[in-house]
Amino acid sequence: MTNRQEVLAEALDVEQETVSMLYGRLDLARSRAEAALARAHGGGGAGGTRQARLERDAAAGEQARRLAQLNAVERGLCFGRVDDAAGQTVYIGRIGLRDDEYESVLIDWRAPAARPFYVATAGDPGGLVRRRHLHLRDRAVVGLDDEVFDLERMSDGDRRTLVGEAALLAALRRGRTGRMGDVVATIQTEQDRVIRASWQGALVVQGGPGTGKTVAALHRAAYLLYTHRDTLERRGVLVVGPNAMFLRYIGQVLPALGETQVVMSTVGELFPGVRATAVDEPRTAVVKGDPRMAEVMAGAVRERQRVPAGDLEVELDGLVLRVPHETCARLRERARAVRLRHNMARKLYVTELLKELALAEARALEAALRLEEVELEDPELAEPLDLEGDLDELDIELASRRLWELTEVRRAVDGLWPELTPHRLVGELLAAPEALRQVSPPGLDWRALVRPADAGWTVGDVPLLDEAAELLGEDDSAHRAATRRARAEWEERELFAREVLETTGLLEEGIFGEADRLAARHAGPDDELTTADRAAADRTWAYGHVIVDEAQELSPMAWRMVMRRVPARSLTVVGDLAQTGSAAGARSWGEVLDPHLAGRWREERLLVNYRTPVEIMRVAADVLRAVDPGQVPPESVREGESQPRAVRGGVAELPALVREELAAVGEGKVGVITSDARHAEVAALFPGHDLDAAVVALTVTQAKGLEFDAVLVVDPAGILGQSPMGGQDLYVAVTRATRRLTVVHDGDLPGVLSRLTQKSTK
Ligand SMILES: Nc1ncnc2c1ncn2[C@@H]1O[C@H](COP(=O)(O)OP(=O)(O)OP(=O)(O)O)[C@@H](O)[C@H]1O
Repeated sequence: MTNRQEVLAEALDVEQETVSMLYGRLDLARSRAEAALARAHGGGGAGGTRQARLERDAAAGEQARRLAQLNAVERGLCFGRVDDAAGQTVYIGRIGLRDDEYESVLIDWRAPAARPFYVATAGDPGGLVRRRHLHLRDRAVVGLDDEVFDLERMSDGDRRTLVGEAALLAALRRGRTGRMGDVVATIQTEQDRVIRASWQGALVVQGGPGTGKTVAALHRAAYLLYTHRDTLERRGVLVVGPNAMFLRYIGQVLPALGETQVVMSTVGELFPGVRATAVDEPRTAVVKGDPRMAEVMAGAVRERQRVPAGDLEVELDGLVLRVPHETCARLRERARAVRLRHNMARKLYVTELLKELALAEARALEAALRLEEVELEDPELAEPLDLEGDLDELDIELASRRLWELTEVRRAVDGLWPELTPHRLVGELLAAPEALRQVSPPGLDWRALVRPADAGWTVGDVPLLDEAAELLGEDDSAHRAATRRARAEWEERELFAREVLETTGLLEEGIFGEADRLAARHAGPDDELTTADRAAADRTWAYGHVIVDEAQELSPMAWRMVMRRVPARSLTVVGDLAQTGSAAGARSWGEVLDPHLAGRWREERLLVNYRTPVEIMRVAADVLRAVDPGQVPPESVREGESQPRAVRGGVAELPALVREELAAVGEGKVGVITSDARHAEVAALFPGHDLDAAVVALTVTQAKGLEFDAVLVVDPAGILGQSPMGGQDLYVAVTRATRRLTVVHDGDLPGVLSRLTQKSTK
């Protein structure tokens, strides 16, 4: 053994001892949580009231969460150690652990005490003399990396055991798995600032491709849930991402960090009950995302509150009830003046209109009787009639109720002030060019919105549905009444169950939980739901914190929808203005955020690219310069293993090229990123839909936020020309590779890619 190997072996032995002790603590914590869970489920001794049952459920939930957390941290439990100048050593891990004396033996990475591990630099070591990264395989310590900040102050023994290679670079060299991993072991100082920033107000994280915006945002979610557990467990955290593939890609990270209170959603899914994935043509997307669409929607609602051209006439069995035009206009003004939402104000409108119809009925009857009187010449009826004047309040109410049951009356009311769902309002509006023209402010290209009545929902429609729901209001009185009824029934069942148990004598025998369980068998499903489940199903849920990733893609209308979900305006907004692919997306953060935050947001910038090697980034920088000369590309930390290349060829050449890449990346993943026009053809060659497939064919929109060991960009000219944001799309496409990039083109190579060396397959 060389001297160096001996030193390393000795250091590994020392760390192994500590790590084995930590796993021992983890096993103990697990068995304790299991036992506590079993006790909570057993329910013994807690009594049978609803309150007691709820308390036991809460305790069981807490223990189940704890157990899930303990299971999630098995891999890489401890990954760091810091030694300070005072001779203190602290171990950092995915979770905090204590010994029997309640002394801390492992510090949770989110705790303040772990901070020095992330922020110490050679220039500002913050009292540390050494930072050590531990590499574990299963429960064995297989490697160490040391960074020494102050050699002078290290003990001789410690100095002898110094080992090292930058942990970060080792982490970055790992092949990609198709899922994002957590980076708790190698969080960089600038990322740490983002992760631990105060949760109040809005934080914008702007950074180029591969700068770790997504990982920083997800670790921030975990950090906030840890630091503000009470509030965030109740209110939850919402993570908005660009597409389902991306959410699957990052979905692994949070459970691995030990967090389960998070709702993940695309913009197309934020309105409960709708799952839109189709995107509009750029021209349509721009108009749908325009903030003036809020006026359009408000106008569309007003347009459905109508006054008849002349008098309102409702014919009932030959009798015509007539409400004068002016009265109808007055009723509409009165209903609008209460400033309730449309469906709520409708109640008032209907009540008033029914009164008028009741009076109209009396008038019509009277007129009809007069006619008969003249015909019959009945002396009894010589007295002048005043049916309208004779009606008292009760008569009017009874008449109103009777009238409301009649189809003719309902139809008339619906024509003037219909009960509307968001789906109906938006669907009917977009299929009605005349209505659109009427309610659009001057200059808005409303023609771009027109589409057939049976068209499916697009992502751009979802913020309109949300806006509509906001204006229409949901009449939830029936739901609330049902909840009240369900609760009363539950209490009754519980009472019954207890009586049964009492009469059988079981209660005295101490089976307290039985009454609850008997009753609970029929309890409402709501009782079982987690915060995340309840939040996802409720459009009006107010989240404790919202994280928006790839936030540059959101239109102003989409921002309105997101902001409604976070009234406290506690937000993390993560994105890159140079990667905006949606024509309706952001050109500047101020433009999209100021309408909601009035300047109350801070910006952090991430400048180092951890994904793309230098050679590939040079090509990307050329593209960026052409797209937006004002933007500076991030700096890569790694040299690549091969030069990026351009290959002249078409779809027919792809199978061979992909085989070549697969051979080069071994266990790694290959992404084939195509223009929209070529996607179907290419996807037919590589049918793997999932990120677990070795090869996956994607459009640029689908590839947003993802990364692959090797990337083939197919049809660069097509990508450039496919939308007004084609340059940005090409920038996104060429920055997805962690190791190898090949551009495949059948026409001329676009000028922005001229740096790539030419090579012909033919
Ligand atoms: N501190 C770190 N330690 C290890 N790996 C890191 C670190 N920071 C980032 N990475 C890795 O770099 C890659 C890029 O990170 P991420 O996807 O978060 O970047 P991004 O800024 O969101 O990129 P894009 O804008 O292109 O979507 C990921 O593989 C991530 O795991």
